[in-house]
Amino acid sequence: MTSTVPIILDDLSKRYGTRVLWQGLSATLNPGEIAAVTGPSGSGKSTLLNAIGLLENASAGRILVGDHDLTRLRFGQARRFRRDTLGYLFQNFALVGSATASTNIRLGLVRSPGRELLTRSIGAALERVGLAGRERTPVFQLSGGEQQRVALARLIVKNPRIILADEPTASLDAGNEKLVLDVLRERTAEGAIVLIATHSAALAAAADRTLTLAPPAGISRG
Ligand SMILES: Nc1ncnc2c1ncn2[C@@H]1O[C@H](COP(=O)(O)OP(=O)(O)OP(=O)(O)O)[C@@H](O)[C@H]1O
Repeated sequence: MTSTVPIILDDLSKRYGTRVLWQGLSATLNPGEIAAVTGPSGSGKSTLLNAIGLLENASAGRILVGDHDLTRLRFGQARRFRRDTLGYLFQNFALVGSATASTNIRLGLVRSPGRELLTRSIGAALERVGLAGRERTPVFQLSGGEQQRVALARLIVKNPRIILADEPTASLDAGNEKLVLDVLRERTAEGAIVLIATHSAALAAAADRTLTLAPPAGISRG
């Protein structure tokens, strides 16, 4: 799915009680762009991804995507937006361990493109991530790095307009870190917007831009 609209963060803030994580965050993230979200541990990188990913509320400000302000979606709208537009690549993979690789990939889909086409695209995606022929393997039988690659294959098949990747390479070797970055690049070439929360200098350097969260409440942009 090609994205034509940016994500606009408009004067966004997050606080827990009296503690300000970030405030006055404004930025425009364009289709085709990878943005690295950086900052020290505890600066709120995951929280920012979760706010954009509708997993957590911002305290103030707006997150605009086309006609939607994500901070104001009702339950049903949020569910549809998550299903239709968002893709997640999190450190804990968010996979169902007892289900096969193929089932996990299918679970992320809005609608099936038809059984034959779906089987082919799952096969191609698994091949792209170096897991050719592993469709029927239960995820719990895969290593951590292999599970992360199943999550990557799921993103390829879903092809979401917005991808939120939280420390997507934290437990991977250099070869697989490159694979993740290459696949995310392929997604942006299709028009996706990718946000990566990371401590990896290599990942941040490979991004098109950087949002640096600098506590106690400052933000710098590169
Ligand atoms: N529900 C909550 N209530 C209160 N504080 C919270 C809650 N969730 C997260 N925090 C705090 O918000 C801060 C930011 O957490 P977050 O995970 O977003 O940081 P991060 O920059 O991603 O950190 P790291 O690099 O260590 O993963 C942390 O200090 C955390 O303890």
